[in-house]
Amino acid sequence: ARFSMENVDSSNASSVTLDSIRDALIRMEDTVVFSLIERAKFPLNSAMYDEKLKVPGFGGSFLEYFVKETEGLQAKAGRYENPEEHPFFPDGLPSPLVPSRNYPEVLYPAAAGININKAILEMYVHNLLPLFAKEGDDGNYAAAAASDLACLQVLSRRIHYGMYVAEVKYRDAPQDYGTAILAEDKDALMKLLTFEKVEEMVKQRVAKKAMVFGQEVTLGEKTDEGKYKVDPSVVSRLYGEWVIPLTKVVEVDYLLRRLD
Ligand SMILES: C=C(O[C@@H]1C=C(C(=O)O)C=C[C@H]1O)C(=O)O
Repeated sequence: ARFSMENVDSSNASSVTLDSIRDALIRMEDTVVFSLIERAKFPLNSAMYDEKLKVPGFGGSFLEYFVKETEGLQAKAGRYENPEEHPFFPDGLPSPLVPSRNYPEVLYPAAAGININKAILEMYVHNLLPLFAKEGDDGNYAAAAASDLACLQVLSRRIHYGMYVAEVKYRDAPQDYGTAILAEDKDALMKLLTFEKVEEMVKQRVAKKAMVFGQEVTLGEKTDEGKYKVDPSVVSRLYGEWVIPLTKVVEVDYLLRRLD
């Protein structure tokens, strides 16, 4: 069954399984690929990420300003009440103005506070964007920043899902994990939680999604065979070099605190 924590009520939190978590990760791949396709409409617009385009009174880049301010609004609307969501600028975030729903408590509270968005933002701006955004500057900064934010939010959600992955893996084999956790043995934990076959399938599937979602759809003769809006090999590399390794970092960090 397709799984999102949003569809599970708290009495049901133990029905979360590795399969349902994997289904949720597979569905998120669609969002990752679509959001990259949307960002690829704009050129790199490098001024958004460095000192060139400063917002008066704000210390960081234009993108950081855009992300922080948008997160303020979304926090008021309750976005970060959802344990699957993690802000890039958690300091000084406003409180929600609307009542919170009851989210199921799936994660172990002492381990649930992980936030590696700083590393995700770094990776996105410095490693990923230059791989798929074409050179140039069209000055369309607000729209480009909005699509950056869409990419960042889904990548963050996907990577922090590692906590749910780790929780179900721990529940499935508490003895094996327990020994490694108590010994604080990161290598052993990494080995226990790694499924190379699954990782290989993920990388191949996201490349295929980039081909299917990013092809030119025409009614007549196909002219652009083999031309995609985002290079499928870049999407596969994004997963292989950053998304999967960072998800596993989250898994290990979570497990290390799982018995606190
Ligand atoms: C997420 C999982 O854990 C690990 C990380 C993976 C990923 O980030 O896609 C895939 C396989 C595992 O090595 C999983 O087992 O599904």
